[in-house]
Amino acid sequence: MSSESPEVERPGAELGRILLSAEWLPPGTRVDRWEVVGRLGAGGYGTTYSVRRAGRMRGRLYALKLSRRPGERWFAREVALLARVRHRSVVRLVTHGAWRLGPVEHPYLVMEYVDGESLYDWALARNPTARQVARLLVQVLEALAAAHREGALHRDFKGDNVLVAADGKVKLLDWGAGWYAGAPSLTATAQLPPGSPRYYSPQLLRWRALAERRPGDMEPYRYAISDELYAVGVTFHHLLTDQYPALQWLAPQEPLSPHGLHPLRELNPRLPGVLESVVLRLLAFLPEHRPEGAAVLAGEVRRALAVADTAWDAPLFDWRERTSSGSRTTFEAAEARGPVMPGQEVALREARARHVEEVHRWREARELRHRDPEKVAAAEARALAAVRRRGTSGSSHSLIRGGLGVLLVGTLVAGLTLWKLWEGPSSVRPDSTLAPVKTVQLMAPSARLDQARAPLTGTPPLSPTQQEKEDMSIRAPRQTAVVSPAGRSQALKRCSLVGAAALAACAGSQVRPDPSRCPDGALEAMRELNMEKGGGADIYTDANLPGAASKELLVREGPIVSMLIKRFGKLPVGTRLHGRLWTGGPQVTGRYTRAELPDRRSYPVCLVFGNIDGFEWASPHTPGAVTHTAAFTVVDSFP
Ligand SMILES: Nc1ncnc2c1ncn2[C@@H]1O[C@H](COP(=O)(O)OP(=O)(O)OP(=O)(O)O)[C@@H](O)[C@H]1O
Repeated sequence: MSSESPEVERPGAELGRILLSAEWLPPGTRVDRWEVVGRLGAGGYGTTYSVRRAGRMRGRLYALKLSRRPGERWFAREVALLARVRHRSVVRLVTHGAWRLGPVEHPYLVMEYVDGESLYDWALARNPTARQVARLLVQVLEALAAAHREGALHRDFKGDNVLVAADGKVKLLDWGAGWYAGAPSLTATAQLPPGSPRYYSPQLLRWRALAERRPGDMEPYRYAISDELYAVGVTFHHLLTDQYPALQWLAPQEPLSPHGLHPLRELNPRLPGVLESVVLRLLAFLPEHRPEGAAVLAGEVRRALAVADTAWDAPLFDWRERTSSGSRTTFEAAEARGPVMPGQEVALREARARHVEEVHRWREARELRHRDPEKVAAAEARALAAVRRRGTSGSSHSLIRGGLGVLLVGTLVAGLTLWKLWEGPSSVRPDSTLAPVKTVQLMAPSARLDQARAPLTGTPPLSPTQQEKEDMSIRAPRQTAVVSPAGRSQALKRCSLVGAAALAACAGSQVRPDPSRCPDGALEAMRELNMEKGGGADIYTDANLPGAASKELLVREGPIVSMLIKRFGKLPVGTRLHGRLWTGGPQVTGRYTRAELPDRRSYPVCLVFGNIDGFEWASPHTPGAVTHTAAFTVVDSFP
């Protein structure tokens, strides 16, 4: 329990006095005219809560950051910068003040609440396309350009400090380490540069190494726009390749090469050349080789986006097959350890940092290069749960967790427990119309066309939407109804011909789902999109594995995302079809219930994979074998 957790009286509480800590305020606590809804998390110098204006149970959410200590200079710096840098991609400052908790005055600031996830979480929870990432890059660069125009620097740019909202808009947070002309110094010596070493430019790394060797001798580092742009390069290198770039300690050996890094396209061949060159320029070893400024580069990326072809709409990563978790790289062997010669400490530290860096890169290459659908689904579920928790029950989880720390103090245990009882179930709990819940609902295709036509504001989930689940749910097998005896015996014969794994698939898989009617909303949407019954077009069976019609692909039962490779009606090339496959019969049966255009608009549809009868196995002895390129057919009811 913190020493600055005085006893305060909870307004209106009749159960006596409870102890509060600025780091764990329970829901319902009033901080001036703000009422705590939940705890969002804690950082280096404060704790952030979701709050509402007191007395407005259904009011809008805000984020309130409460300083741990009074007179925190980083805190004042954040307020000053947020007041200076007003931009749509910079989190908006609403107000600031100081709140008295016992004898201590805690500074606080209130910002707009961003219903989103960090840039890295956003990327991990989906398999983004180059276009999506480039759009985020433009927004981030424009936010930084706005700061630079005001003579300000963020100085701690990284994916964790960028929130991506459900509508794809980004907000740059955490300006506490920032700088502006005339700002008072943050630390007594101002020696250590701010930010995280992984994002340090080569110049900053070098400065730090020298400063450690000659403490007190060095002028403070003059962090510049070029350092900020380097940090953007590190962040986007990671987003586009799933790996951080190597720390650049030494100038590149090739005199003409501006950096000593691997071409990004060796790490991810799906990356468009233009984006690769943008990131490599951001990561140039010498500051003068980096782009001139954030605004100029934002314009450049915008122009590239305007003429980008469909390669920019393919997911950036493969879906990974499960591999043995037992494999290890030799890089995971021992770290550099042992006695150190006097004077060699810094060198050893650098060697270790390099080594750790290398290990990280190998681990990431091995684990993340190919996305694992299970991990991605788990990350998405976590993200959704976190978003829900923020507004609703999570606050009480946080409270419980916080309470655990405070349990040591018996008074609080009793106080909180009694308070909970007193509070009753309907107290400050937020209403069910909270934005996070809305986000989830928005992802579901709507039944009416006017809704169906409206752009969806969230990146569509990788898992099927509720309606898709309902449309696709596998009901009790009805083989006799849909497979003729001849067909069934043929299927059984096939099953008996193949190996053990396939036999298991034959035994366990659903042949095909029940017939079901196409929802009115989908029929109407398809009319609007000029998609006539019986019509169809070519698709990549698996949007993540484009390939020729002659090449075989083994599909499994479950969700599938295919991609249009020819325009059809008003659906452009690159439209993604979300659906499900069944592989248990003599043919693969597939149903698509949602079409997602490259511009992220989404429509309910009723399409089948192949034709009405499904898609015959491409190879007679391989259940689930189809071709990389196939086709779909428009239906008005699923057969
Ligand atoms: N305006 C906001 N809207 C929604 N969530 C926010 C907002 N500001 C911060 N958060 C979230 O609150 C949590 C805590 O943020 P905070 O800035 O206090 O610490 P941090 O960013 O985790 O750490 P540090 O500040 O040391 O880098 C983070 O998960 C952050 O994403």
